[in-house]
Amino acid sequence: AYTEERRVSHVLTLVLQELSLLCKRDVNGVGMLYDLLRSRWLQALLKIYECLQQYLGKRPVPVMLQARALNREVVELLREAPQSGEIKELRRLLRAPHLKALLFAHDTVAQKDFEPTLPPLPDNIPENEEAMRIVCLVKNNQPLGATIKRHEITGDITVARVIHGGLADRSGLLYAGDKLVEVNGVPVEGLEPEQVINILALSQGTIMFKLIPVSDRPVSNQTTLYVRAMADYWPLQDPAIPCADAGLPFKKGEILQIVDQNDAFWWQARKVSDLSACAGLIPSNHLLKRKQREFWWSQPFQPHLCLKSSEEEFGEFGQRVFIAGFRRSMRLCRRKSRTNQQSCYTRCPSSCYSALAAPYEEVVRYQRHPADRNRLIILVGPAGVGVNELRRRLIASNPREFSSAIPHTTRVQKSYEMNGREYHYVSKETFENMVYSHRMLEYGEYKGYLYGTSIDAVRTVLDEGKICVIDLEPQGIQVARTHELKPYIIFIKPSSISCMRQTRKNARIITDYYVNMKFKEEDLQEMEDSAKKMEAQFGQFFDQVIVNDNLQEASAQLLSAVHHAQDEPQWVPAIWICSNTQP
Ligand SMILES: Nc1ncnc2c1ncn2[C@@H]1O[C@H](COP(=O)(O)OP(=O)(O)OP(=O)(O)O)[C@@H](O)[C@H]1O
Repeated sequence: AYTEERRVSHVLTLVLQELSLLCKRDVNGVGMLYDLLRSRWLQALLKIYECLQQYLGKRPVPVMLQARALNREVVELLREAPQSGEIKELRRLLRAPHLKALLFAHDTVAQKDFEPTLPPLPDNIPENEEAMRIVCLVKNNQPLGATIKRHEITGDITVARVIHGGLADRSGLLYAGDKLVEVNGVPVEGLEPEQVINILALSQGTIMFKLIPVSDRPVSNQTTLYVRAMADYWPLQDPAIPCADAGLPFKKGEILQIVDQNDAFWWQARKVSDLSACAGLIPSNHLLKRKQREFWWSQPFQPHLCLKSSEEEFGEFGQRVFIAGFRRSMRLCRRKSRTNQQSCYTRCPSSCYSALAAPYEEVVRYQRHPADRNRLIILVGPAGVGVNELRRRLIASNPREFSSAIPHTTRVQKSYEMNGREYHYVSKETFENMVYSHRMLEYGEYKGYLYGTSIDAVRTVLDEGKICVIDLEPQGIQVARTHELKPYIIFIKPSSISCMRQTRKNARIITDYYVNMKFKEEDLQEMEDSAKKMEAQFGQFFDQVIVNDNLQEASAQLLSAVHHAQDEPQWVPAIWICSNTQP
């Protein structure tokens, strides 16, 4: 009996009463426990639990017959009152296919006629029951969820792996290492794995395995790991995967839950966006890295210019010069150089950069504590897409909440400027010292002067309790991704060229030569191309993508993204949270 006294919420009320007495006595942790037990989500969860408990005791009764009887009565009533709107509506409802399907499903469950009928066990079961196991699985158009292999020495066909959450795994009857003897009555001895797969593929309904269980079943003591994919993976294009259908395709930036790392080459993972799905095979860290390297080296001569060009760009103090820089000035500088020479990533396939990086980055769920500093907001986007316009509007909407970091420059201060307002004006020597001591997020040279955004300038904004919003060349992202700044990176993406032709009619592009120059067709094309390359090369770092089509809408999306970054839990690199050291 589910009495009032035994109800969980009743017990909880009693606990809360006791806790409220302890609260006054300042016992360590009581306040937190009290808040937790009083939280609305817990109360709601308990209500659901209790409702379910009540229903567990009840046995559902089939309702289709009553529904049919009701339908007949309604037909009668309709004959008597053909104009009645309510009766017509009821008749329509009772005939609706979705209601019929619902009632049918209800009755199926009520009559418990969903359990499969298994065939009788064969007579010739060996005497030594321990040695042989008969496993029957009902396969309804779904994959078996296991892969098989042939033992190199003995030639035995064994289960290579059982996919987490798949049919075989849910049955709890098949294990990696089990030796197959028969499948649907066909002996597998001497068969190729492909032939066995064919038998499995052709069988519908029930599959019966006769197998010798593995003697020492591997104990899985693995902890679940979450990673951000830093590369794309398409199992159907991978000839090395043991079973392409069991592969999990993923795109860079997606968060994966790794559930099995037993195999050195093939791990099992799910996407956090779909944790109810069964796991799929993904290349292990080691294997994916190897694949990337092989692919990279297999490219014709031209791709490797990437490494060369970045070397060329090392400046006089041995650090990046052209690959990072103060945005506006650096963009103008690049625009000029682009006409003579393509930039690094236009010459290389997208794999070029990622071949040098780790293919998976371990991540954890992070919720900023309200007392912690705000996360740095970084806007990234192709030149002219509207990064500065959006940033300016955001800051103007609430300058007490949002601010940008004041850049440093070696150029001379103009009469109307104030040190620390437009720029921090420093000597070349001071600037170079800041670069040497890694205090610059990005910097570059324009018309003989150095410009840059320093970590100190960002820190100053954050220390004031504000949200610091900066724009950065994507090459600077890696430098900014630190435990201290915990940046949230928003990619501002152009809309289609046809849309931009409309929306950018009055927009002005920034150039070195003309003030107020209109966007030309090639500017729009360049924006689109550049955005594609940025996504291909740096997409894995983007926490959010905003398409800047309608300016008002994009501004609103930016505002909500910025608040989302500060107030909602996010996936961040594990190293930011688990270690107190940089990065
Ligand atoms: N959604 C939009 N609709 C119409 N005009 C826009 C939109 N977004 C930006 N603009 C206009 O486009 C022009 C370029 O924008 P902005 O200066 O912000 O570009 P940017 O991405 O910062 O590039 P750069 O670094 O080269 O300045 C500006 O005139 C701006 O007002």
